[in-house]
Amino acid sequence: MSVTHLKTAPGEPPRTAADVADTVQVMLARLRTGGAQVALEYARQLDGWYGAITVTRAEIDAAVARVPQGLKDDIGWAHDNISRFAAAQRATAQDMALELRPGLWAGQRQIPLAAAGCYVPGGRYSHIASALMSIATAREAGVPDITACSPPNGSQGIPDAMLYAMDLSGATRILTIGGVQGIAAMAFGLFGAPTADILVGPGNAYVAEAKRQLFGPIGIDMFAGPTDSLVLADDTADPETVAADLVGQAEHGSNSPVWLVTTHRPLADAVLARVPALIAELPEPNRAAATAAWRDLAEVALCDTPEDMAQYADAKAPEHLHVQARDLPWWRMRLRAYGSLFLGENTTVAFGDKAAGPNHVLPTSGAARYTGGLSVHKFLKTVTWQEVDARALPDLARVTASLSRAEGMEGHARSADIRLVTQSRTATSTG
Ligand SMILES: NC(=O)c1ccc[n+]([C@@H]2O[C@H](COP(=O)([O-])OP(=O)(O)OC[C@H]3O[C@@H](n4cnc5c(N)ncnc54)[C@H](O)[C@@H]3O)[C@@H](O)[C@H]2O)c1
Ligand SMILES: [Zn+2]
Repeated sequence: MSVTHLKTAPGEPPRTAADVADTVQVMLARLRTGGAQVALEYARQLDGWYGAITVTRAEIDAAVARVPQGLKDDIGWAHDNISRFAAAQRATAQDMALELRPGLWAGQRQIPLAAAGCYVPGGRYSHIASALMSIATAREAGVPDITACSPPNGSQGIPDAMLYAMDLSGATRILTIGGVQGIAAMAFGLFGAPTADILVGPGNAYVAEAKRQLFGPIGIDMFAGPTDSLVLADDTADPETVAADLVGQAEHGSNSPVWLVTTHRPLADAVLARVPALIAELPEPNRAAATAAWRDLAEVALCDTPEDMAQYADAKAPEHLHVQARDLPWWRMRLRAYGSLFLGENTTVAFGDKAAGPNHVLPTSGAARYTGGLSVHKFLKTVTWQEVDARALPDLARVTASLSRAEGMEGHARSADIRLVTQSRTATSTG
């Protein structure tokens, strides 16, 4: 692979700071023993929230009534895409059964988890779309009990539009609580929530670390770090559009890398020249975030061929991968490591972030090498079953006993043998 870096990243790749892990460990230990009392303490201390944690039906209805109809319609439009995409995914997850040998049946079932906990981030921005992505997907998977939690926005609590999105998506209950204490409320079953079987949704480093530490007894969607995006562009790409896309995703935070990979030097030069001006036009605090992200983490790489670009992208395994180049079908089949793929100049990562349909909760920091993003499958257990009758029993018992004895597992061998004895006794007594 031939690559020339026109801009390198002087900053460290983002990773969880040791002090975040320590803070979370102490908080979870206190929350595990102290329960709701400790959660309330943290809500006051960290978010200045003295109100009730559980949002009542009357409060939800009042909030819904305050949301402008136009915004409701738009949230509904996005919700419709996201839930229809999830429903189509659900239809691909099938039960199946087959007769492996005469008298040996085996199958799989898709069983929805009983209780999901959806974290909806709300600190710096009000992530309405995240509510749709997590809750509506759990709903389409068939999860019967869905808790949604989000931090309060000052003394106002969860913003009205967010409550509307949570309610529309099918949350069973909504809790005004964020951060580690929000995750703990769902994990430990506080404030009327059941103990969650899975914790999903993006969040800051504290939220991600809390999920990571709780993983094991409880499932999680993935360990999600800061968002990242890579644009692949050839000479057909428009520098202004590419620059706007890179700046748009750098806005997420000072630790959010953006990368441009191209075969076309003039495009790279034009984008490098244009990005600082576009960042300067952003309002604060978005401008500061994008400035740092661009300065410390952004890379611009020049490749010889599309295949070199594809190899570069596969090695990065970006969360968002956007192709602005000719021959989109080639790229769609060639690229192998990404959370979600955006094909062509007409789409943009922002469409996927908010409204297009595929989930925006995606693997970051290279995790796309081994996993995709949030989907109905994360809320389903693919479990298996087997059943054997007299025709399959002799062979199955013989082979099992043989393998067991070869492994030194005599107890296993005997539980196979006893079935042959029982079978011949049954055959004798009935025959
Ligand atoms: N990848 C995606 O799909 C996606 C989508 C939306 C948002 N996000 C990410 O979600 C994150 C949102 O972060 P946020 O902070 O704005 O909101 P957040 O809701 O994740 O976190 C806010 C909470 O953090 C806790 N907190 C803050 N400082 C703390 C400290 N010092 N000690 C302990 N707890 C503390 C507070 O309790 C607060 O409630 C961003 O990183 C963003 O990139 C990702
Ligand atoms: Zn984004």
